[in-house]
Amino acid sequence: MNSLCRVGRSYSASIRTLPFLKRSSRCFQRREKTTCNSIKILEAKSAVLCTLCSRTKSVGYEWNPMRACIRPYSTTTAAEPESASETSAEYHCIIDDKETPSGPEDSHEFQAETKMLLDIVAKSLYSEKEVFIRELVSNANDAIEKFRYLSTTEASAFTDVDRPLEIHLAVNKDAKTLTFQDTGIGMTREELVANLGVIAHSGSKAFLAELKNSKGDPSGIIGQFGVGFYSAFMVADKVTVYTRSVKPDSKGYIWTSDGAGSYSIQEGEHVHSGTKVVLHLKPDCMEFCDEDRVKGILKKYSNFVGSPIFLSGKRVNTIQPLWLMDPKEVTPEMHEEFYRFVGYSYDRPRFTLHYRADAPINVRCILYFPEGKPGLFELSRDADIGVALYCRKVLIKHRAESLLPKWLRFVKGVVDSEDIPLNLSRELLQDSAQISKIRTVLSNRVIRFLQDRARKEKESYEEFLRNYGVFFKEGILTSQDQMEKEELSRLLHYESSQLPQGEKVTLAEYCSRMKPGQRDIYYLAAPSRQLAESSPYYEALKDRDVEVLFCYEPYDELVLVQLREFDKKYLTSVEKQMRQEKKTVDYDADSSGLSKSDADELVAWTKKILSGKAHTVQMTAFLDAHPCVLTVEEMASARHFVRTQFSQVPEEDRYRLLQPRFELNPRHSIIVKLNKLRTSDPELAELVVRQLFSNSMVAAGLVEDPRNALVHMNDLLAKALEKH
Ligand SMILES: Nc1ncnc2c1ncn2[C@@H]1O[C@H](COP(=O)(O)OP(=O)(O)OP(=O)(O)O)[C@@H](O)[C@H]1O
Repeated sequence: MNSLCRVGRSYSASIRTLPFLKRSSRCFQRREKTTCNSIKILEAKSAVLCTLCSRTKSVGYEWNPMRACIRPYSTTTAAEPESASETSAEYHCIIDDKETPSGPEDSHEFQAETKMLLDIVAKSLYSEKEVFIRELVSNANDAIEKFRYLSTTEASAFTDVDRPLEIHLAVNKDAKTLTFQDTGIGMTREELVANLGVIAHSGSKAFLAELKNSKGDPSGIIGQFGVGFYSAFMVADKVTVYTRSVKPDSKGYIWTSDGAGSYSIQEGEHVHSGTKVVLHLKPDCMEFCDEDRVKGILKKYSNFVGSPIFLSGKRVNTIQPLWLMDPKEVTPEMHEEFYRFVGYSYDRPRFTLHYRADAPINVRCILYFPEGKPGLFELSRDADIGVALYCRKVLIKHRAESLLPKWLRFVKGVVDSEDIPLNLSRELLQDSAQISKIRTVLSNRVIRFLQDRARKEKESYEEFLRNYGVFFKEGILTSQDQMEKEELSRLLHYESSQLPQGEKVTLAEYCSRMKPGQRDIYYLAAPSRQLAESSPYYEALKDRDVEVLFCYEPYDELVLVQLREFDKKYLTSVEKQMRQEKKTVDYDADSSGLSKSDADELVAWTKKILSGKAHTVQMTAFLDAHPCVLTVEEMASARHFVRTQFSQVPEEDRYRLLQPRFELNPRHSIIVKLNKLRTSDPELAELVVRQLFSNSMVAAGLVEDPRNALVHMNDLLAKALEKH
């Protein structure tokens, strides 16, 4: 039943009886009279079902309020795609060439601004000439929508109300023409003069304004604007418009212009109500009388236009604008097909966000989160956003870069907003307040949606995160807004020292089990779980039994540094904690360790040996199994610096920049022996301390190439083995 009851943009599954129809009506399908009792209406607007015919379920019917009758309903039905393809197979064309001029021909001059626009449009090299098809189709669709609206709201009767509401295109290679014909509202003589002779329209005005800014050179900006009807002159050296208004007693008119400065209007016989625009193509624009080329352009820009579009008698726009449908009525199969269509993808959507909002801005959208891995190209920040911007089903921009933040470039889909002007230019797109509202609304919604998926589809989300987590990290690194960063960080998961390997925790979960009084979230960056657990830094905190997050990905720690806080708790690396916390060494506690005076002497000697490398040398009470450890201020940034820029820094400057603090464990056997060696075999002692320092630099992740740490290893071994 649902498939039979959709008209224009109003669609609902609920059907109810129309209470105010107390007249009898005629059913077109069965040619029978039907009464109000047998008519049901959708949303009390214009769509009705004739219960006589609905039994056949073959065609939809809509209520014609002007005539109190039912007519076949021909707009693509939302839940019945097969009916659209059935129609597409049938030949159906309303274009004929029966119009003949009658009466005198009036010549008119275009308004000065229009002349200027026409001149630019006609002479300029326009890289995207094809958009004229989008412009003329959307004019035709607007005319149909106007008619549909007026026929349901205005009491006055119109002519030809029973004809199907359609857009037809026809190519004619012999005549070198491309024709557009619609069954919309049409134009009276006055409207022809006012609408086609004068620029009063947003897109064209914005174009001229931008032209002034670009100091008269249109080449950079033409192509970024839809200049509406006038775009026809990019490809045509003569345009003829046949039009007849649906207002009662309207005459037919023929409007002709070569776009050079004037146009003529003449009355015409056999002009159908609605508008027909015939483009006499320029010699270098013959591609636009090639049916396949025109079909390709229609598919690209106008596939979702609400009115049926026919090209040379065959239906073209059979894909439905799913984003305007009720989410409950879109099946996973429909989503899959649509995802492949809009995303140029071969995988399937892992998650689908079908979202509609009216405030703070009108948005209808479907966003798909891919199941497959991101391609190399998508990983690059230069890749475009994968979402297209539509306005009332007409494509405005394929990859609308300002529509979503850059870190969401892997998302595929469609966003439609009635609040966006159809002719918004690319530059204006970036600066537009509406677009930035949409961006804010959508990015907040996406984050909430993914947080939901993390809770409700745990396994699938984990897999998704493995592939796409890098984009969220990029979002945190690039966002200027702490709130947004924190919301985004909720999407990330980390292993934890208190969970078995493989199990993950979120920052929110970590916070929920923090000990009373704990104000920091501790983390440790390491290449693997094993290295994290055996790290000297982790050892320093282990005694305190606090949970530590382990992060293994190269950018994890930078992300956490950039995040700074989460839920009013500081994000602190265990290295930083170790560097900041004070713990006095108790030299008397362990008799096998160094005495205070030995420790002081060893520190002084080590300082001398490592002069120019270690900025500070001291004893530490934090270590147990490790002989020494090295810290620098802001370890994460230092590591990033080493990774990305160290190769350009001369050796002698590196330690000056890092200012390492080298800490020795006075209870460790190597350190105790080193102290003895210092007097018994100073040469070997020097090699040992240098190696310990190199090892600590590697363990701290501060050596760009660990092979550098092996340089003196063989000297050390040779010296150590001398006596054996
Ligand atoms: N097929 C048509 N049927 C009826 N009226 C039309 C048709 N095409 C154009 N018009 C009239 O001509 C006017 C000018 O069209 P044009 O495409 O230049 O601008 P627009 O569509 O109004 O505005 P925009 O700048 O947003 O494109 C339209 O507003 C409409 O009134």
